[in-house]
Amino acid sequence: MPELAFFSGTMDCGKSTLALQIQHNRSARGLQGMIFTRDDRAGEGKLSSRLGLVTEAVETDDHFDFHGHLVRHLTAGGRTDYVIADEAQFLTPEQVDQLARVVDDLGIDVFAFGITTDFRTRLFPGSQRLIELADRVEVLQVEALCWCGARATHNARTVGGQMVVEGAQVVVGDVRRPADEVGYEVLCRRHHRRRLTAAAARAGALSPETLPVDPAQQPVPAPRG
Ligand SMILES: Nc1ncnc2c1ncn2[C@@H]1O[C@H](COP(=O)(O)OP(=O)(O)O)[C@@H](O)[C@H]1O
Ligand SMILES: Cc1cn([C@H]2C[C@H](O)[C@@H](COP(=O)(O)O)O2)c(=O)[nH]c1=O
Repeated sequence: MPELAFFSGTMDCGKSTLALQIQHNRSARGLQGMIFTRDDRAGEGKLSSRLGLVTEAVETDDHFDFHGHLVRHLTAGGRTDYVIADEAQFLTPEQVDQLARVVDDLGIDVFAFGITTDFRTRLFPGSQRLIELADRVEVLQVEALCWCGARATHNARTVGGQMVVEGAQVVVGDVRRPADEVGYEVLCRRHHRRRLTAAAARAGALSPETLPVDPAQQPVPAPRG
């Protein structure tokens, strides 16, 4: 049975790498994929992974009709055995519905990859629709880590090195960017809630106001009762 699968997670957890691996394994067996992306860091018409792999892809925008594109391709004698849609958080809900029709009406597997929530911890509309419609939602196995060592579950945006919680939902960017640019950092929920990025935690630890704790100097609690 063809399926609509949504592979989701934080930024930098290996989604694009998995997309490229799926494409590699299927093309090694003679299957033909149609690869879509949108606003990849590597530039227009590219699907790239931080591991250095990159492949050509069809660049899409809000007005792109996935179902129509595939119908035209098949009608013209083309072949497509599976579809990969990277940066799927940027899809409109209507486009996710089109992908569901690609699965149900054209009998083609669709593998979508994207982050679930934005820097404010809110669902992207495309990701929300994928969660609503997908046959399968998979959280990636390779966990990205917060600076504290806990599993990173949320994406933080930084502007000039400071974590922000207001701004446009979509700002293309990357983790490990210079502090003066818009950047992103993955955090556990606890540290996202406290707006404690790695830099803020380091600054707090180095602050002269943060005195080392000497148990001998701590006040003795008053006896109870
Ligand atoms: N130099 C490296 N050596 C080994 N693994 C790396 C290296 N750089 C990145 N990675 C792996 O690649 C992952 C990011 O992959 P990528 O597909 O670009 O992420 P996503 O698409 O989810 O943002 C990292 O979590 C890490 O596991
Ligand atoms: C959290 C968040 C991210 N983005 C952008 C930043 C990147 O361009 C992509 C995510 O790419 P990745 O391959 O998963 O690393 O999304 C955004 O526009 N808004 C956000 O809130």
